[in-house]
Amino acid sequence: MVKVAPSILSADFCCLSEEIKKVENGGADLLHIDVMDGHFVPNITLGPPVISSLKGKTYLPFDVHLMIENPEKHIDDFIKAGADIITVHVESTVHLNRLVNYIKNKGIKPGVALNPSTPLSSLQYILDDIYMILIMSVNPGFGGQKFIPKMLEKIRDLKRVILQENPEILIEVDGGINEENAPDIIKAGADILVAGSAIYLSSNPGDVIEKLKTAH
Ligand SMILES: O=C(CO)[C@@H](O)[C@H](O)COP(=O)(O)O
Ligand SMILES: [Fe+2]
Repeated sequence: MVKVAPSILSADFCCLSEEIKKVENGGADLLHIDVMDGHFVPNITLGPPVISSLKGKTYLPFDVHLMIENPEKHIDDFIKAGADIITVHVESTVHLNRLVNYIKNKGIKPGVALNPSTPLSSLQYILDDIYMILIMSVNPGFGGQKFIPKMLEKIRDLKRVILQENPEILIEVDGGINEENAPDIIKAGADILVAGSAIYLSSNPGDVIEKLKTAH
């Protein structure tokens, strides 16, 4: 069954621990935490102090999505803050191999994210080192955007062609996911669905999580 990672970007920031409990009780598998620096993407969100303050407030693993320039400069802070998975964008660093292996050697699961227009070929020489690939299905920076339909083809190509030799790598899809498009995204090959606004702007987050998990 597909896993669901609610993004706290669309949660009410004034009461994050209650907001996290809502999705924990609603059956979430991971907690997706979007870190934005106002440079790599045109928005600023939160950093290591907020993440470490949430550790111990939930048993959900922290799936930290870094949308920051030069992530290598800050990686130790995110590790110390309690990240379980750290995903970095291929577009954000010129030393991806070094960074991914640094994360892995610290005992954290490394993920690699691709913006919508970044080709899958950029993953070719990093596949042996990673735990997860994050396919952005919106241009990163904001919650509540529309899913880019062409990304279905990208997920299918990733699953069928690129991951033939590394089927254990998880495919996470992030951006514009809801109950209506989840079946197609799952059919294309997603293992983890990230959803922010669909879950947090709903009056019943647990119901949406359940519908995403059982979509087919
Ligand atoms: O990384 C990002 C946006 O850059 C995402 O994780 C969004 O936070 C998902 O929000 P929705 O598109 O589901 O509202
Ligand atoms: Fe994200």
